[in-house]
Amino acid sequence: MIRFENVGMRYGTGPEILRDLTFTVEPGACWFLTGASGAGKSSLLRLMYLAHAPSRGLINLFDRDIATTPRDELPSLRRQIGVVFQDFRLVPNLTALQNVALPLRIAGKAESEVRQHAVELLRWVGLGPFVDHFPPALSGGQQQRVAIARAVIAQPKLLLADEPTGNLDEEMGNRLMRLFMEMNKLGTSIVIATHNEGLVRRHGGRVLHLVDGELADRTDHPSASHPS
Ligand SMILES: Nc1ncnc2c1ncn2[C@@H]1O[C@H](COP(=O)(O)OP(=O)(O)OP(=O)(O)O)[C@@H](O)[C@H]1O
Repeated sequence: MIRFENVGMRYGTGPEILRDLTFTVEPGACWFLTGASGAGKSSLLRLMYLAHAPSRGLINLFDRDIATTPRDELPSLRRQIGVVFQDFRLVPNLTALQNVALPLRIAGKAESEVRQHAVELLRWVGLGPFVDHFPPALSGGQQQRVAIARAVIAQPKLLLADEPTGNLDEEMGNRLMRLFMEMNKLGTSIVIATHNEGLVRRHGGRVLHLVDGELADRTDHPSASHPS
């Protein structure tokens, strides 16, 4: 699914903020990406969703070497990835419903199907009354749920989530983690960046731990005990 070999990354002409990253995320995997603030979690996700090129090393995504893939083929790879951004990145002049519907519209789904599916998903994340609200009129936690719904609606092959439960109360956080785990069972590979050690302990799985831009430790936690 994703293979990194000796990958480094820098912003502009600055120093490398990620160094010597070598790992493979297998299809169907569910990984947590942990590390202190500034360790490089968001930057590593940026490499994974092709928003930034590595300064060295090899990145292989969906069996394609990114360095040799023609630029005009990258958007189709990118469309197979759902991303929950730390800062949500909702389109401010589209309603919650229109934001969530975007990936299905881009995929060319029929309009009736798009609307029904988007409304169902927004209801499921507790935003039924807010479908026609614009993001600036939503709370941080509500915006985060819209962002999650948008990332999952097209059932991507790979879901990358940056602190996806950071603005949610525990009950809603658990509900959305259950959604991720259900998607994972249906075949979506997932990488979740988080500071939340409790979340990692509760859900188990593989941990990729970054310290100052380097891979420090990878642990297999005991099998998941999902919250009820
Ligand atoms: N756009 C940027 N330009 C220059 N340096 C950046 C940029 N974004 C991040 N950095 C630097 O890269 C390093 C890693 O940052 P990153 O945001 O990836 O860490 P993080 O682990 O996600 O942190 P947090 O948990 O606080 O979100 C930091 O030293 C940060 O200052």
